[in-house]
Amino acid sequence: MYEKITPPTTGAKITFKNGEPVVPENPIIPFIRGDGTGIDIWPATEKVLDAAVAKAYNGTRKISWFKVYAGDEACDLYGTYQYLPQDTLTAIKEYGVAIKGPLTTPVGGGIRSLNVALRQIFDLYTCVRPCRYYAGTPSPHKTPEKLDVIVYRENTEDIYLGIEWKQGSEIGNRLIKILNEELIPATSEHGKKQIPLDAGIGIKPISKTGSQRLVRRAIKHALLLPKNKQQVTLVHKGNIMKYTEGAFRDWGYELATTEFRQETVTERESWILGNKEKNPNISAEENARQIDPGFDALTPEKKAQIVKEVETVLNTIWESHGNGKWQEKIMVNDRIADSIFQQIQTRPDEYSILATMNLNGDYLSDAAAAIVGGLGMGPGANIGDSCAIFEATHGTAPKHAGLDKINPGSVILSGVMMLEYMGWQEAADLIKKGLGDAIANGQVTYDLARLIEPPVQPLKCSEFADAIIKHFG
Ligand SMILES: NC(=O)C1=CN([C@@H]2O[C@H](COP(=O)(O)OP(=O)(O)OC[C@H]3O[C@@H](n4cnc5c(N)ncnc54)[C@H](OP(=O)(O)O)[C@@H]3O)[C@@H](O)[C@H]2O)C=CC1
Ligand SMILES: O=C(O)CCC(=O)C(=O)O
Ligand SMILES: [Mg+2]
Repeated sequence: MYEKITPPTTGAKITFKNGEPVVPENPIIPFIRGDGTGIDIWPATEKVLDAAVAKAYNGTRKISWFKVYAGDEACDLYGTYQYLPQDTLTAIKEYGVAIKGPLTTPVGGGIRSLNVALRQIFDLYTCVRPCRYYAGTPSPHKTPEKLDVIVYRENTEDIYLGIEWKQGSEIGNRLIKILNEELIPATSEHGKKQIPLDAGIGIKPISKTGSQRLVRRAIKHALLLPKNKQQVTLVHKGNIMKYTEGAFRDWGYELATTEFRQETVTERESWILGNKEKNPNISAEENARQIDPGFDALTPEKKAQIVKEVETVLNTIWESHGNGKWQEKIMVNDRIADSIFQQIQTRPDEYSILATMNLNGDYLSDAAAAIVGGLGMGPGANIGDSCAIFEATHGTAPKHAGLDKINPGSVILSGVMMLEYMGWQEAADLIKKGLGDAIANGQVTYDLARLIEPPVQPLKCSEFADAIIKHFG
């Protein structure tokens, strides 16, 4: 079955039932060490995960690690350009849950991202990136503890499905000609727009199916959160790109108000219901005026549309959501992408789950990680319906590779997410405690040490792992 790797002789497979993992006491879990700083981070991570599982379950549970190869290590073993060998894909498919270090992607030419390839091959359509603060972590932000968000990033479409044609290429030129001469003038909505003849061309597809399955997972996650965090914010740039970014928002609302009608309320619905609660005799038109500040300047058609929206909300959900019942529901709202970047800094405590398309979520997850201490503290998970691969938000940080210096926190916390996904909460909690206490005691790697006042002596990557284990208690 495998060309160059051998699965552990002990252990059993994780299987999936209705999209959820069924985990034996001794699961076999494939891991990819990763390029660059993966060489430092992975041993530290494995040590912490093993120690936590051993302590939490007194030896009754144990992970059997299965080393599989990708990136530079794979080329060393399998030959030139064998960045993602079939063995690795077979193992991940077979065992269902895997964890990985970062893998290099060259900019410009060369291979396309192995990280993205893995997400697409296994249809890991949800990228979950929680950003929460651990007490004592130095941060460039004044109140980092107020940020506790989970970026739910669509993981297979948008720029990950992006198809590009190089500037000056034959097909690129043909495409520009067809667009300029046929497709753009075919309707009035694009006006006199013309694509410059020396442009590269990229297409970013956003589908209804892809958007809704992501938002579905985000809402299901919100249902599990404490009441005050039951909120899903749809992040988009729909003011500019109506049929991709704007459609993501619309499909998100559509899903929330159909599949999860009893569990959700949209922000606009909450305003309409709230206005009626404050003033039971309010007319539909006055209600519309209050939810839309520019109402009086709108065209009659647009005004009628908003009045209709008010009437529909009151006719359909007053019974189930009115008289304050909406306050018990998951709030679904939306924010324009540039605005959410300032909102998570100025009003971080007003947000919980941020559901995004691919590119917006890429930026947002790095930015949110920076607020709570940097990329060394940014874990993540790529989740599909029959497979999950856990990995940090950051990349290979090549300048720090092999120095036993980098912060392994993000991959360790990705391991925590994996344990939680497996239902091994006790082991996950031990690591969170150990990591939190190590940081609170100023036992940190260089990235956090340089932000602490007065400065502390940084720990090595491996020493930080040991400190976490010591603080299990
Ligand atoms: N999922 C994946 O495998 C990903 C892979 N990549 C790939 O990684 C490569 C390098 O990308 P690059 O743009 O340099 O981004 P990186 O995320 O690798 O690193 C950028 C900077 O972030 C900080 N950083 C990253 N990881 C850590 C950590 N564990 N602890 C502390 N600080 C950290 C370092 O800052 P400082 O030096 O200031 O301390 C580092 O120089 C590229 O090939 C890229 O494509 C990128 C993202 C994700
Ligand atoms: O695969 C890559 O090189 C980049 C991926 C990335 O930036 C991410 O997953 O956040
Ligand atoms: Mg990224």
